[in-house]
Amino acid sequence: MTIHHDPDIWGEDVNLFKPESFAEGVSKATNNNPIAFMPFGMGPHICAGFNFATNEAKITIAMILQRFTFRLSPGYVHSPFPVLAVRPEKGVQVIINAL
Ligand code: HEM
Repeated sequence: MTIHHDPDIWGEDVNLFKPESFAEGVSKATNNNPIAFMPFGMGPHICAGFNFATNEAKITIAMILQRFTFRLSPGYVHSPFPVLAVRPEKGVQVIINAL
């Protein structure tokens, strides 16, 4: 968890949710430290479901985006909270509309 929240690697806005940071690849997102990004662990015990989980996530996201639009509710309060991974302490209220 610590390495995924190091401002020297991810920038001072490390606690913001900015998926666009990865738009130009992991090296760019990590200030040229691509090894710092290891969501599935590494070494002999790297996640056995890495490829399966990645493909499943891509298919799921594509299917959802084909059917709905999303926007943050006006009541959303940004509140990152570290519990093993970072979670939104007050939840994420989203308004979803069918396309
Ligand atoms: C987004 C989804 C997932 C994430 C982020 C994730 C992440 C991780 C992480 C961080 C580890 C520990 C790696 C280490 O100790 O260095 C791990 C281990 C493991 N994961 Fe996943 N995982 C995911 C999905 C899955 C799925 C879908 C499966 C099986 C179908 C799976 C099976 C395993 C197994 C068997 C291990 C233990 C590997 C070992 O100890 O040799 N994971 N995972």
